[in-house]
Amino acid sequence: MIIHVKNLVKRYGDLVALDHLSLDIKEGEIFGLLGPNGSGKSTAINCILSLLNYDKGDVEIFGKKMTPDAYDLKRDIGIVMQNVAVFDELTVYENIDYFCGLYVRDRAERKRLVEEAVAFVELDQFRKFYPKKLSGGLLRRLNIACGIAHKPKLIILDEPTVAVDPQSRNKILEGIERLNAQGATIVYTSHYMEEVEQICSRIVIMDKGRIIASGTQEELKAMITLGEKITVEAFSIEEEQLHQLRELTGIVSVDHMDNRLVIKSDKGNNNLETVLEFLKSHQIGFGRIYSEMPTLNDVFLEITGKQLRD
Ligand SMILES: Nc1ncnc2c1ncn2[C@@H]1O[C@H](COP(=O)(O)OP(=O)(O)OP(=O)(O)O)[C@@H](O)[C@H]1O
Repeated sequence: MIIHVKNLVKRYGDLVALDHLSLDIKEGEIFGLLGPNGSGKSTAINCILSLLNYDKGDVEIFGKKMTPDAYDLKRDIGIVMQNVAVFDELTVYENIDYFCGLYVRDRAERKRLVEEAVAFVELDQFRKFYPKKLSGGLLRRLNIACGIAHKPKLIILDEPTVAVDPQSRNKILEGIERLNAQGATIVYTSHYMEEVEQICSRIVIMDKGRIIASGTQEELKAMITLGEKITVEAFSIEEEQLHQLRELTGIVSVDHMDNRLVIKSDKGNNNLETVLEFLKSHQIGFGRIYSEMPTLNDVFLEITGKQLRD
């Protein structure tokens, strides 16, 4: 077990930001902490890392109790925080060198590691740039390089792609997968379900400081009744027909808005066929029709009654 968290409670005055949070993160995982803004992800990370005091609970990292002065553990942890934390007066190279130097004293070894980190985040041509000259995406990549240059065994990234362009975002996600392939255990927090779906091997979904579901994507999606979402471009359909459609076996809900019919069905096998047959037999004209599998947003929606993102 790389991280073991038991019954963590954190209060800010009357607000319970973490409500008996328990987590176990295993070696080699890309572990996703998914939840809407304010659900407690950053608070959880900061408490796990002993950057924030908590009211109750236990945190162990690499099998040892985590404390603010557990420097031996910190050597093997890489942290990439939500807010970019680099020095404006240092260049790209100097920033990475500074952070790497907190853990690696040997100069030759450090030079090798910093060069590797510069290449890893593809900032070679920007090595002499000062942070103020970098775009948002490049700055995020520098932030990541500073957190990982010392080759930690555990890397914790708190929303590393917020306000990043799609190209940089993809590079960041690919980079995280490569770090994992090289042996690092990853903890990744996000409110973007697409990112978590793309890279995480196991996921915990949080809401209001509590874990509401956990498992692999497949396990999470198997927890809900929704099996398939069928969207049909349907220009004219009568209320009575919508009613009949709702009554069909396997259909969970039917909504018609802006000439779009959205039909949610259970996990049966022939739902698309059932819908098509209904449309044809009632001579309802339709354009494009497609079916989608549930997303993690659907999981969140079914459990909490609200969207993951507003
Ligand atoms: N220093 C603080 N003082 C008071 N309340 C706080 C403080 N930091 C966070 N909170 C509150 O605690 C709750 C959890 O916040 P937290 O930042 O951990 O959530 P999050 O899931 O990381 O969201 P985000 O993605 O917006 O950072 C929120 O209701 C937030 O307003």
